[in-house]
Amino acid sequence: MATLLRSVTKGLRSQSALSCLPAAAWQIAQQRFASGHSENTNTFIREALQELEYPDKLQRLLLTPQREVLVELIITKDNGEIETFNAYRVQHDDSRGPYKGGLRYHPQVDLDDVRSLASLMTWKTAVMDIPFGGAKGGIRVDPSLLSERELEKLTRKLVQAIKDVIGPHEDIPAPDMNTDGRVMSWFFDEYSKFEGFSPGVVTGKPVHLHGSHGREAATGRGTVFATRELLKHMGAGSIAQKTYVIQGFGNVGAWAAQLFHEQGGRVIAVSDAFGAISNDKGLDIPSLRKHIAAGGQLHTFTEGTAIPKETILTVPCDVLVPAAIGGVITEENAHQLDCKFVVEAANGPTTPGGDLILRERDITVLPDIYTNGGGVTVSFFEWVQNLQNFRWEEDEVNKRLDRAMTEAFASLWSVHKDKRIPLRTSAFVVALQRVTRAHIHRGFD
Ligand SMILES: NC(=O)C1=CN([C@@H]2O[C@H](COP(=O)(O)OP(=O)(O)OC[C@H]3O[C@@H](n4cnc5c(N)ncnc54)[C@H](OP(=O)(O)O)[C@@H]3O)[C@@H](O)[C@H]2O)C=CC1
Ligand SMILES: O=C(O)CCC(=O)C(=O)O
Repeated sequence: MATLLRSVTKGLRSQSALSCLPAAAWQIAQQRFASGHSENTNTFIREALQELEYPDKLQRLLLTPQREVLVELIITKDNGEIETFNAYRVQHDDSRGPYKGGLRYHPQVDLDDVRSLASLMTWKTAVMDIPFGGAKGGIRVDPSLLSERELEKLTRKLVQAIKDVIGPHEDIPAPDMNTDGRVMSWFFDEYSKFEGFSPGVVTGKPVHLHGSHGREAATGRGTVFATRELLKHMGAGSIAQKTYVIQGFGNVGAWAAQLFHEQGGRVIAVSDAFGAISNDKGLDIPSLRKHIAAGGQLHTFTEGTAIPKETILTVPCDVLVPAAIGGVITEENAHQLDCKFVVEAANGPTTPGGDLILRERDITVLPDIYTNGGGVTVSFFEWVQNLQNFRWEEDEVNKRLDRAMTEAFASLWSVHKDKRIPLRTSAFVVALQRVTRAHIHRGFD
């Protein structure tokens, strides 16, 4: 262990300005045909590990999840039939604090997907410097095929199945795709039946039920703060001077669109799972949100032109914001992107092959583990408020979020400048150093 420690410490101190791009590019090229989300995530991590020169045993420790839970959930549907669903909770690393990460309800959820997302959470909480580790959970289900009552039953069954490995000081879930404050309320209620009143077991709850002001908008708001910092540091102007294209118009995409719009940015195209809409003059985002809230479909909004949803990533713009599913920017389509910046509000939207092409094309990518870190940051604020039984004003939450996004950007920008490596690798370097330091200081025995 002494040898391991010595070489790790050496790696931590190593600040040489390595111009590793050719080697890194080669390694990524080697991985081009790697399949699976977790292998994609690990490819990015390995590139940063190469910078840090960590020994193999430590690399394995950092890459491997600490616990993977697979459960089968059985519910009786409204029609009396029984149906089973696979659910997962992967706890990747808790060296810096309790495991933390969202719950996704989606038909494509599988163990490998959740494993990848759990790992991203470890690096995200470290980049944001909040005292949590990383986890993720999900149920393989198309929630649009279930009634509200069935969804509630499914959520309660999930809590019953995983209650022994979660808790306010163990593992704290939160919303992700197709889960929201309503799902978090059921989760909190079911857990409290077993363990007593426990609002801190889950974040992203409604404000009236121990949630935090600002959490619902936090990931989108954080994305806008992140974009502001990127543009400022690149000497590329302000939010107001730019055009935006956003894939995904759910919690994250719609809030990001709203806030870009409020700050004078021109959101010229958006999409969801069913369609896309564009308007070169800029979409009226508040009207679009009203149209959807009233039951309208995104692509039937009359103040824009419906376009094929497959074309959303190639619409010419300054800033492209993927805010939906993972693995959408690939080596097949990265050549066709027509933007200057990709701001990754979604988790894992770019594959290593796609990323390499964007680098070659000089398109700057602001990585997911920083860009969408506003959500978990305000989840941390919610958890703190729950532990203190206290409520902060929204203004205070937003100011603290702004500070967290600004400080996190500064830390990854400084590594980017020192080492002359891409922002994604810089973010992983910052995160790996913080997680490794925690492991070393806690000890391995
Ligand atoms: N919620 C949060 O706080 C955080 C979320 N994220 C990440 O942000 C991303 C979006 O999450 P969130 O907004 O919460 O999820 P939501 O479920 O609220 O919204 C997802 C959006 O993506 C759209 N979508 C789904 N599939 C596709 C597709 N194949 N092509 C285009 N659009 C599609 C959905 O369309 P439709 O409505 O038609 O189904 C919806 O508009 C995810 O990657 C998530 O992991 C990251 C950090 C925190
Ligand atoms: O708010 C949280 O705890 C986690 C949100 C999440 O799942 C994510 O950041 O990907």
